[in-house]
Amino acid sequence: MSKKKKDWKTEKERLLRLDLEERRKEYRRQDYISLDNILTWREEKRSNDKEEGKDLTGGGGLSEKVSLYKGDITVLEVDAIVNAANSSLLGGGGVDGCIHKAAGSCLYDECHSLNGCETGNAKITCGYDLPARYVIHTVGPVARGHVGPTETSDLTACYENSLRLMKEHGLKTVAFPCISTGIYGFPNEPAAGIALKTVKNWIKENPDEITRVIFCVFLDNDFSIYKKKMSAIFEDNDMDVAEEHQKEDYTPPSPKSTIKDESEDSNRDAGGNEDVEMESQKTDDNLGNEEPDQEKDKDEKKEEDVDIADKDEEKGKENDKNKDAGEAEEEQAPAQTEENNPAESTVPMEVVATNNTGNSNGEEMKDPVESSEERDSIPTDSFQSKETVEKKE
Ligand SMILES: NC(=O)c1ccc[n+]([C@H]2O[C@H](COP(=O)([O-])OP(=O)(O)OC[C@H]3O[C@@H](n4cnc5c(N)ncnc54)[C@H](O)[C@@H]3O)[C@@H](O)[C@H]2O)c1
Repeated sequence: MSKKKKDWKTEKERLLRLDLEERRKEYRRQDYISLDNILTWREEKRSNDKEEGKDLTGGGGLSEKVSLYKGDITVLEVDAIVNAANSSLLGGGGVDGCIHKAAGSCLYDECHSLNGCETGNAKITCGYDLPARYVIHTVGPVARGHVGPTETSDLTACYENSLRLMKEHGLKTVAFPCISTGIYGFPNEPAAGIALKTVKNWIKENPDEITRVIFCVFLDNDFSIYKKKMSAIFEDNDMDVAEEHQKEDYTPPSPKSTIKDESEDSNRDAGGNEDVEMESQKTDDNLGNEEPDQEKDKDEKKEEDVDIADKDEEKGKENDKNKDAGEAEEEQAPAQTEENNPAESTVPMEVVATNNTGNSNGEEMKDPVESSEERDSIPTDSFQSKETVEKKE
């Protein structure tokens, strides 16, 4: 006999009234990581400096308000985790699929009531079975390896709008995944620069509104990118020192700048960089060397997006049907095993997509990206993950 389906509004009201101890009994997973077990960037630096015999400099400032964490965002016990969602807000693959799976079916039901979300914008729901009290859903740009002014401003808006919601709801601790760098194909390096600079500027303008921002990376590549950039951007006494470092942080325009245009300026992104295609992010469509014909490309890209959106729409309709059918079995969700424990494995897109994606309220919300093989590899060693936590304890 399947458990009675919970009404999301009642569940949300009940959960948000509970104190921490009572809420902890409701987490779907008991291997959560509490904030006091996640080092700040400053503590991280100080422990490294001590090891290297360096004297500890400065203090305070922004490096005490940020952390770098490598692992599964769904185990972090913070006020809110940010979900890299699609415009339907009805789940899918990647971190979106993991969050929906870990939060339970009430998350899908509340998202269904939100009528989707535009690129760059953000909406907030309860966290339900997650250790995070809330989930902030934001929709990143579909970059496909190309970073132009639109992609840059849309991704910046994801971080700004998520932080705006934190402030509006009086929330103090938040974890961000690497938005848009998975299936949406935003190059990892510039995405990290946008994330770090946007968060840093926001904290400087709202120093009392936030206690901790955790950059939650999942891949080794992102971990090394963030570590390098954070050393430049979040230094001790970093309120002033890092200004000149910020310039170091900018990714110089790639020699393979894709835009050959008389109005050079129109191709510069918000940070004054030219449109660049990042070498490290060549995708199967082999973005990179050839000098694309901009007009032809734009039309082709439009057609391609329409096709992909149609396919996703089909999938949406199909998934809505499956969703009802799948509900019963969702209630008897299998115990955490290798294949469905997001921390241990990649949840195959198709599996998650049939349970959670769909369109909202009959409007066809189109996700311009066709679901594809999950690209993410699961982190082998965890930085600031369970092992570190146990050591600390
Ligand atoms: N419609 C679908 O069937 C479908 C298919 C694939 C992916 N998606 C998802 O991908 C789209 C968004 O693309 P995106 O590049 O912004 O997101 P993404 O593809 O989830 O990748 C964002 C980042 O999150 C990382 N990540 C994956 N799992 C976790 C985890 N448990 N904890 C922390 N980080 C994690 C991943 O490695 C990457 O660095 C949305 O459509 C979303 O639903 C949907």
